[in-house]
Amino acid sequence: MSSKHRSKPKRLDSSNSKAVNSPSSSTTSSSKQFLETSIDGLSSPASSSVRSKPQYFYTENLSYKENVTVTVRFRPLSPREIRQGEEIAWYADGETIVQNEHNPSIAYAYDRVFGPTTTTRHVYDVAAQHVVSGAMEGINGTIFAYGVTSSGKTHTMHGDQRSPGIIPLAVKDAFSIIQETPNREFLLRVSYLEIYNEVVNDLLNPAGQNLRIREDSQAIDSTSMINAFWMLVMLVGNCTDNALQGVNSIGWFDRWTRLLHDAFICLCLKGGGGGAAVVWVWVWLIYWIALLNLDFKCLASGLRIFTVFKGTFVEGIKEEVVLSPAHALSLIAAGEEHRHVGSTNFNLLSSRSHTIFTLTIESSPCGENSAGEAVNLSQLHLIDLAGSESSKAETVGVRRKEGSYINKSLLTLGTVRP
Ligand SMILES: Nc1ncnc2c1ncn2[C@@H]1O[C@H](COP(=O)(O)OP(=O)(O)OP(=O)(O)O)[C@@H](O)[C@H]1O
Repeated sequence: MSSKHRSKPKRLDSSNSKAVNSPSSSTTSSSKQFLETSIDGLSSPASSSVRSKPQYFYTENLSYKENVTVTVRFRPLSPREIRQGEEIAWYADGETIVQNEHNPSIAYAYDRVFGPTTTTRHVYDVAAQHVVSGAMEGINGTIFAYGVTSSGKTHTMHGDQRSPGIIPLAVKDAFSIIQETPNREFLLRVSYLEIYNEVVNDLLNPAGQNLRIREDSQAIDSTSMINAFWMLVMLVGNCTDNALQGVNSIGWFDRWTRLLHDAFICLCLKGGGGGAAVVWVWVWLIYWIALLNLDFKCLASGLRIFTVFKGTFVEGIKEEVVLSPAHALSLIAAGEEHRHVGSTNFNLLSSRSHTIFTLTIESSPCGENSAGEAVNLSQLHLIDLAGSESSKAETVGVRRKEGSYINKSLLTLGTVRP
């Protein structure tokens, strides 16, 4: 459920699988229910055809050292499904195997499989907590719920008062970790958006509709441009100075750039801002690269180093600083009010959009010896995807249009590679 690299699902002969003995040993498990959550559509049991020989699918190197883990959670049958005489197709066989009810020769292995009696708290502790604590230590993390409509994604990610989901549990955990880490100071910011019919809307700001997605280099702001100017002046000064060294042993350009450099430090100190200090470090670094006679090459490399990398980001999204779990949860609740939800044949409250709740975590050491220590910056993305729907479902009008956008985006997600 956390991401950096995707583990390749692998099909194995039963003799190679560590789960070989499972199918026959516990096929009578009473926890036979619908398949709910998977982040990897490639290995979805629902897409498999019946095979004559036993086939096992598993994720290589099953351990939390993996950058991507896939967890499956089954939900219990709803009273309506029981009334309608729905039948169970897949069930959890042990802690890692999903078994086909009608054809015991088909089974899949995942990092972890949870039966229908498992609580969300337990799912969180086993499958999500390590991603949250990693994010608090500076490692980016993503947890998302993927599955067909009505399989229990929103129940797992958001939950309710009685059974809080992974998002509220993660928020509370983040603040607990802050309390247990007195030697660091933290700043937490949250944003919350939805993708509805391929349009990005800010759930924390009703005016933030149809936002644009941007890449890196657009992120340089005006302050950065001013700083870039200073850097450029110094680089040109040094490069030109190097060129003139042969005819002018005095090195007047060197003196000139040193003067500018001193003036810049004065400006930084006067402003007193941490941002200025960071910029100064960069300028100082580039300055010395220039002094090391890298000539004009340093200009290009200097500019490249200077670029502020924000990755992919949503332009104009509102970010709120949060000071307590209650504050963060109230923002989520307010955002939920704006999310697109609708009734379908399968789910009275079906999510019609994908939502991304992002916790941005900045932390730095505090105390006397902390001056000059690096600031950790990481993001935790908690995502509740809309559910895939069969094109044969009897949906019409708006619901049908939404369904086609949902399916299209989920198919695209399946093609994403790191
Ligand atoms: N583990 C569970 N235990 C009990 N009830 C559950 C569980 N998981 C889901 N449900 C119930 O099943 C119904 C459908 O769940 P949910 O709305 O979370 O599905 P979903 O996958 O988010 O659907 P959609 O993709 O249509 O939004 C809800 O009534 C929910 O309360």
